This record gives sequence, structure tokens and C-alpha cells, in this order.
Amino acid sequence: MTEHIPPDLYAVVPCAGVGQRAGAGGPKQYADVAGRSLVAHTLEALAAVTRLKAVLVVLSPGDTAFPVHAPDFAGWVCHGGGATRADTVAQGLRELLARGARLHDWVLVHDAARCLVRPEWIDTLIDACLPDPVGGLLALPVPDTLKRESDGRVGETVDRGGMWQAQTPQMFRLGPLMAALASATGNVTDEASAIEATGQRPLLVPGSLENFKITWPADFALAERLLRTRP
Ligand SMILES: Nc1ccn([C@@H]2O[C@H](COP(=O)(O)OP(=O)(O)OP(=O)(O)O)[C@@H](O)[C@H]2O)c(=O)n1
Ligand SMILES: C[C@](O)(CO)[C@H](O)COP(=O)(O)O
Repeated sequence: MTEHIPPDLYAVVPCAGVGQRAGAGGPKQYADVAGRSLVAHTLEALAAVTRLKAVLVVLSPGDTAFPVHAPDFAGWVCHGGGATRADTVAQGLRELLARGARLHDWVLVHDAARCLVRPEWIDTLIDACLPDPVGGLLALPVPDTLKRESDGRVGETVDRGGMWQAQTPQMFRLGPLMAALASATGNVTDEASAIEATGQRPLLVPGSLENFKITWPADFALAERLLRTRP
């Protein structure tokens, strides 16, 4: 009857990517940005969200670099990161259960590589999702005209009406998210798409342009400028 006990909130941080597109010469989450590793910035923001009961970082098997690059992290760590982000997140959810989390608890999944996230944006997501039956994600309406490429040229212009860019955190109940990831087929690039495949419709919660994911080489300089000029 644990479902009658108020749910706790946890964060899971997938941190097992290789950072191929970023070209940083190693996993981008350990690259230095504004004096600290990218993941250290990410974890500092999560640590400031007082409603989170624990933050779990999911590393690649054999990763020994994390403690060097996040020496102040006081949360939970596990080593079962998988070949895809979805595999890494699924491993994190199993670890949460093993550590006593319950199926009706909320889980906020946040990319290690989104190091510009601010605690207040995470709180906005929590406030929006707590009363919601499904959960949701930070996201932004697409502001530009969208083109589909074909052989290096424009194949067609795509209607951008109603199109949003998904960010993280993405917040869902542990049980439904585990089940959704376990039954998902194809390219599941975020938690919301796994939940959508079960017929649910996650809530879109407006995020910030600054909460971008470090993906390409030029993203490091932009993150550096933004972090250095923050109060
Ligand atoms: N197998 C994977 C793949 C990704 N991630 C994490 O998921 C987040 C977003 O993924 P992405 O930007 O695709 O990271 P990488 O996989 O590192 O980058 P790339 O695809 O360019 O190799 C990152 O924090 C990354 O560490 C993960 O934990 N496990
Ligand atoms: C989860 C995500 O950050 C939402 O935008 C994104 O899909 C992860 O990036 P990837 O390149 O698909 O791993």
C-alpha cells in the first residue's frame, strides 16, 4: 500500500556517453568549462533543488574519471551505463529501486551534458508535473523555419506549427517509466518518447534557451561565456 505514502523525488543523471560529436578527445561530461567539469556544473544545479531526495549518476562500466571531475558530489553513483542513453537511464531506474525508491516515486532524468540548467527551471518543472497524472519535460517551441535535408539541399520545408524541442529534466513516475523503457522499440532518444509510446501525453513545460545540450565543439565556448557571465 506504499502508493498512499506521498511520493519522493529523485534525479537520475545519465553520464555514460562518449561525446563523439563534441570532439573533446574524451567523454564531454569531463571537459572543463568555466573552471570545472561540465558534469560538476550540472550536479551543482541539481544539488540546489531541495525537493530531490537523492541524485543518482549513472557511469560507464569501469569509469574511474568521475570522482576526479566531480570531487564535491555527495550523491549516489552506479556503474551500469549502457550502449544507448535509454539503456543507461533504465539501469539508473533499477538502481533507484534497489536503493529503496518506490514505483510511485517521481524521477527527474537530466543529461549530464546540459550543464547550464538552473535550479529554478527544475523547480518550475516539478511544480508543473507534481499535480499531473503523466509527468512532463522542459521544452521550447521551435522559433525557426524548419527544413528537411535531402542530399545537402532542401528537400522540403516542414511545418513548424506545434513543434517543440525537448530538453531535460524529464519527470515521470518510476514504475511507468521503467515499464515504458522496457517495452520501447526503435530509437528512444528521451524518456517522453518512451512514455508516448504507451499512449500517454507528457506535459510540455516551457524551458530556457540557455538549457541547451553540449553537443558540438562550438557549444563549449558558448557555455563558457554564459557560465562566466552569470551572477
Ligand atoms: N549510452 C549513453 C549515451 C548518452 N548518455 C548521456 O546522455 C546525455 C545526452 O547524450 P548525448 O548528447 O548524445 O551524449 P553522448 O552520447 O556523449 O554524445 P554523442 O552522441 O555525440 O556521442 C549525456 O549526458 C550522455 O553522457 C549516457 O549516459 N549513455
Ligand atoms: C534527451 C535529450 O536531451 C532531449 O533533447 C536528447 O534527445 C538526448 O540527446 P541524444 O543525442 O538523442 O542522445
